[in-house]
Amino acid sequence: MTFLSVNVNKIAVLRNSRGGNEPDVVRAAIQCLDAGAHGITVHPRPDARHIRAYDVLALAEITRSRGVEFNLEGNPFAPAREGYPGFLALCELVRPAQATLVPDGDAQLTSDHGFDFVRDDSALRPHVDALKALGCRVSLFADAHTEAGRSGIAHAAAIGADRVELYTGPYAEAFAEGDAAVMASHFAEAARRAQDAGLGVNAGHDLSQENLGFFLKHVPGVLEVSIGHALIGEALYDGLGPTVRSYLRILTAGR
Ligand SMILES: CC(=O)[C@@H](O)[C@H](O)COP(=O)(O)O
Ligand SMILES: NCC(=O)COP(=O)(O)O
Repeated sequence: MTFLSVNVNKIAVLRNSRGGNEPDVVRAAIQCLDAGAHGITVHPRPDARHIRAYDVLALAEITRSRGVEFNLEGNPFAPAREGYPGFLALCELVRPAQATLVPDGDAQLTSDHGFDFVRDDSALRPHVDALKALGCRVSLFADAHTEAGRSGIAHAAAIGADRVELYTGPYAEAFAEGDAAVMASHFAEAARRAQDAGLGVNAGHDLSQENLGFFLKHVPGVLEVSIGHALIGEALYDGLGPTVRSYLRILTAGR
């Protein structure tokens, strides 16, 4: 079965809009785990727009005490600044089970592309080595919607990664336009190439209850999906526990 890691960034967006601690990121994570989620993902950004360093510490403790995966995402090249010690420093502090490297910047509204593994090889290697020395599984954010992304994906293995996370934004867009078949076949090809190179395959970005089943049906062997934006939005209507359980039903059906 594909594992579900719930991304709770958006709980922190709401909290930060007023200050204080409501809604409580840790309480939300606990509800997701109580409902059966396999892990928690956060993507602290250097501008601290949502998840802050103290959230990372608290979520690391909760996930460790529950024996579930903590997936920490971030840009390894972003320099430290006030309130953000840097991605590697955060990983040194909490040693997440999985570190997912994402090439994004402050100016981006959200993550919108993967690495170019051939071009970024020598820059990524020391970060991958350092994270593995900390005991983290390392996953690299990867494009599957472009020919260049698909043809370069196997190179993530040479860099030392354990997994790739397929950037599913373009798939979600194609699905919303009612035209997901060709895009899904691109993702299936990228997954196959990664798996043939010995990499595990994760997926994430803009996955939802609507588009997840089709994705899993067409892209075999996905080990984990990390889902935040849609799931937290859906939970406003249905509650966090029921929403997480709905996702788990989709993942079980796609087994
Ligand atoms: C890597 C990825 O796709 C997610 O982490 C996504 O970037 C969520 O981040 P935001 O919640 O900041 O949009
Ligand atoms: N890695 C993707 C993730 O954590 C969540 O992305 P989204 O569902 O918020 O788009």
